[in-house]
Amino acid sequence: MSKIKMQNTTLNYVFDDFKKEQTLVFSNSLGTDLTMWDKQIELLGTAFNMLRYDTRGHGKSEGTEGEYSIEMLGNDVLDLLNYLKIEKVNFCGLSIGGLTGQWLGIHAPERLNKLILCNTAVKIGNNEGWNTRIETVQKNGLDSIVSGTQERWFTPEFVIENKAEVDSVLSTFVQTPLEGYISCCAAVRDADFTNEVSKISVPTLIISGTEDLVTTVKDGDFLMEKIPNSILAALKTAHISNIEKADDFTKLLIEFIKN
Ligand SMILES: O=C(O)CC1=CCC(=O)O1
Repeated sequence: MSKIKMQNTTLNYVFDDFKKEQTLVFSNSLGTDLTMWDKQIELLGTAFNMLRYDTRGHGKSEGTEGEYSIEMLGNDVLDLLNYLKIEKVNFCGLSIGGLTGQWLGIHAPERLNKLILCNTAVKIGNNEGWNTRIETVQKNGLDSIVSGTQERWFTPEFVIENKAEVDSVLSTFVQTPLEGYISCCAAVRDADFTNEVSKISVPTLIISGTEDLVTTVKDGDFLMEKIPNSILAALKTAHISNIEKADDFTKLLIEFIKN
C-alpha cells in the first residue's frame, strides 16, 4: 500500500502495474474500503493494471474537516492519476463510487476509456433520509446501524451461506472513521446528476442488483436511458453486487473492457 499527500488530504491506494495497456480503477462504496474489491483483484489476475484506493475519510485515507462533495472525490481521483502519470483509465465505482464515476464521465471524459457504474443512481435516496442517518450515527455511532446496513448490502440467502465474509465486511464498516462516513453521507445527499448525466459520452456499463432496494434496477434503467453509449446488466444481488456475485460481476468487467 502507498499513500500520496495531496493538497488537503492523504489518499491510500494500491497500484498493481502489470505493464498492460489498460488500467482499471476501483472506487469503493460508503462504509467500505479498497478491500471490497479483493475478489475482483483475485479473479482478474494480471488482466489489467489495477488501481484501487480508499475514498477520502474511509479506510486508511485521511478525512478532512467539513462535508465532502462528489466534485471533491472526483478531483481526488484526478490527483491520484496525475501523480501516477496515468493518462486514461477504465473506472469502476459502486454506489458513492458510481457517483464519483458519473462526475468523472461528465467533467473529465478525456481521462476515461470506459466507465462502469455499479449499484448507483443519478440521485441516491433523499435529503431527509440522509440527514436522519447523519443524526443517528452522530448520536449513536456506526454500530447502531449495522443490522440495517447488512440488510441493504446483502440478500438473506447470501448472509446465511457466507456469514464469515459478511461479518468481515461489516467489521470494516464499523471501523470506518465516523467523520469520514458522515462527510461522505453529505456528499451523497447533495449529489444529483439528473440533468447532467446525458453528457457522459464514454462507453458505459451499468450494473444493477435485482434485489437492491437502495439503488434499484429502475435507477439503472434511468442511467441507461440517459447515457447514450451505455448497456445494463442486472445481477441477482442486493447492494454490494461485486461481493455477492463476484464471478458474474468480474466476467462482466472483462467482457466490457476487452470488447
Ligand atoms: O449504505 C447504504 O445505504 C448504501 C449506500 C449508499 C451510498 C453508498 O455508497 O452506499
